[in-house]
Amino acid sequence: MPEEAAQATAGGRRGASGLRALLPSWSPRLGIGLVIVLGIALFGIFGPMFVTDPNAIDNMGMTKPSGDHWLGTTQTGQDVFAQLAHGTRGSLQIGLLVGILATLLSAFFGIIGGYLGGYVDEGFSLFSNVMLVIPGLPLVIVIAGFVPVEDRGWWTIAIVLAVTGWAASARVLRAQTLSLRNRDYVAAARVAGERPWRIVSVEILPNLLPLLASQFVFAIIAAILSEAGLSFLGLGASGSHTLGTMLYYAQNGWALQNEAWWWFVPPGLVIALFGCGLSLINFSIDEIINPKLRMPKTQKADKAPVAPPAPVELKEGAADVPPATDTASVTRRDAVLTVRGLNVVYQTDNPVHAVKDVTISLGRGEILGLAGESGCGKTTLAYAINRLHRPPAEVSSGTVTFHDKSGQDIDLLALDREDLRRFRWAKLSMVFQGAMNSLNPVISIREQLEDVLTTHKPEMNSAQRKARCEEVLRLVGVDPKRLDSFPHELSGGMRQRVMIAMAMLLDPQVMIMDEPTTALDVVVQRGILREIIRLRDELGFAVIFITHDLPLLLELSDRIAVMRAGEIIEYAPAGEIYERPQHPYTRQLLDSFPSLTGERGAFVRTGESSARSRGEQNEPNAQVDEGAPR
Ligand SMILES: Nc1ncnc2c1ncn2[C@@H]1O[C@H](COP(=O)(O)OP(=O)(O)OP(=O)(O)O)[C@@H](O)[C@H]1O
Repeated sequence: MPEEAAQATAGGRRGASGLRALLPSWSPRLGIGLVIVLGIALFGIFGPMFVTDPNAIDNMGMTKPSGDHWLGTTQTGQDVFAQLAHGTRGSLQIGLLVGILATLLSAFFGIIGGYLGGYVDEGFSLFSNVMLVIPGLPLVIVIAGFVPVEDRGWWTIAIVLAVTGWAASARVLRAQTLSLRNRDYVAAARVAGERPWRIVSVEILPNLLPLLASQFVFAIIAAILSEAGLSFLGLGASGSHTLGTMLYYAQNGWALQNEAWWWFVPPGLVIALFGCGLSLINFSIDEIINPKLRMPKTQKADKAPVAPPAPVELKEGAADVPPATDTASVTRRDAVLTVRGLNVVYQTDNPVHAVKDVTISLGRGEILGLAGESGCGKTTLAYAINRLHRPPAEVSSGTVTFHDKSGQDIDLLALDREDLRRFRWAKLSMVFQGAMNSLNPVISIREQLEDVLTTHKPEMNSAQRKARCEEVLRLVGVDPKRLDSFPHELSGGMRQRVMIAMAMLLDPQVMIMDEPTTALDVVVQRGILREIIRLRDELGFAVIFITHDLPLLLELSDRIAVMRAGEIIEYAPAGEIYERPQHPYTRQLLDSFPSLTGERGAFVRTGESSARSRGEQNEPNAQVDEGAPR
């Protein structure tokens, strides 16, 4: 995954510890891969020094393995073990040379082209594409066949394989370079006047090293296999010993028909084992490119979960306050969602107990604010409610029940995959953190919205879909004419509104909004928040609104749950939290927002909090965001 490769290793200038991050972490897979590859490599390097002449004729031939000939002899009486040692060396030479040449060629055409752009990129790209569409094996056969037999040494074969094998890697590297060249640190280096070669070698290349290493390994595997294929067809290196030529002679000598397994099995096995070893190493390199692939090393149940990082120090009296309970909410008869005793643990080397025994309930049409410092577990809780958490996150206990308006209770943690797919978005939708970047940049807003309808409501025809998309855009204050726009043609605020519109498309009963306005300026943020309250009032869905901005929640929410180190420590109506915060941490959170008048909370948007619960009138559509129809 190239984009993640860059993110995983991003940061142009690296120290020794940065370079260490480019090395694969130790795993049994890597260990087994290294043992196999090193074993075969040592056999190839040193084996020929200790064996007899592979061409020497020793006996009448086709003798079975014995003390004199560990792997028997060929039809013409040559020692198979000696041939295997020399053949392994020959194949390794070819694999290594092809690996180096193909990687250099792909790096040159991919990285240089991608970085320079313009005509150079177009030319290089065209050339790579042409090389890519020419069918590889026939071209190799033609080129190899064209070279006279006496000139067809192992290095000729290697060059032929390298020339025909670099193009696909070049395309991957080009795409990755195009992405990297727009990163801030590359732009900064450019502005600082660094020369292109330096930017490429210092800023871009280190980020591509894991990818290059992976391509190098893959090129070696492919080369050894292709050489074997060419040799098998009689187009391999002449006068050289490779595993491929061994197979060729075994086939010509009727080894299979004569049941001389010792002739063809060993070279085949070495090829298979070497490919297997390199693939195992490649897996470990993939883990550097994409850290998400790393397997948690400790899945052991006996290892006790560890708490999240220590939260902010509390002032005196913190210990006196009992944890918040949920008695008021669980007895509500109009609940739409009930979470009871939910625990979520990230099963990593040092397990993180990110959500601890959380019990909350969400009333129909209610806006529940979830507040807390960064890292306290808000997002993990939201994901677990919607079953969007992925390993290493695990729900270790607890229940999440959705009370459908039809009267049915749905146990979300028990839904099977298909039911979950149908449930999500239709009944409970989500606006993700950084949602405005969640839109696909190459697909129009219309297609992205219609996709949701096509998936969940296949019975709708295109006119109905269009009408619904226009309707939701209008609801969130974006001109329906924008349907044919692409995301880059919209402002951040408009994109955020589009995401909210998308979450509303199927009329869900609950929307979870994870910091949906954090990246926006306060004016746009304010406009969107007003829209959310207005829409909630009009349409009656419930909202779990997640943010670390407690004053904002006071303004928006009916009730607020304050989270700290994975626990809900206070859970009360917004007004109560504002007037009479019980927990010292909540008081500390409120106090941490500066006052403009000397009174705590004056900075808070007083008078507008929890419009619904206080029965105040909202200013309909008073927002001034650029997304509003004028
Ligand atoms: N993939 C993961 N592996 C291990 N620990 C994780 C992983 N993702 C999150 N955590 C840990 O879980 C805890 C809760 O993280 P979470 O993202 O839920 O916090 P948050 O309150 O949403 O923070 P923010 O407001 O900054 O988004 C943190 O201690 C975090 O380090």
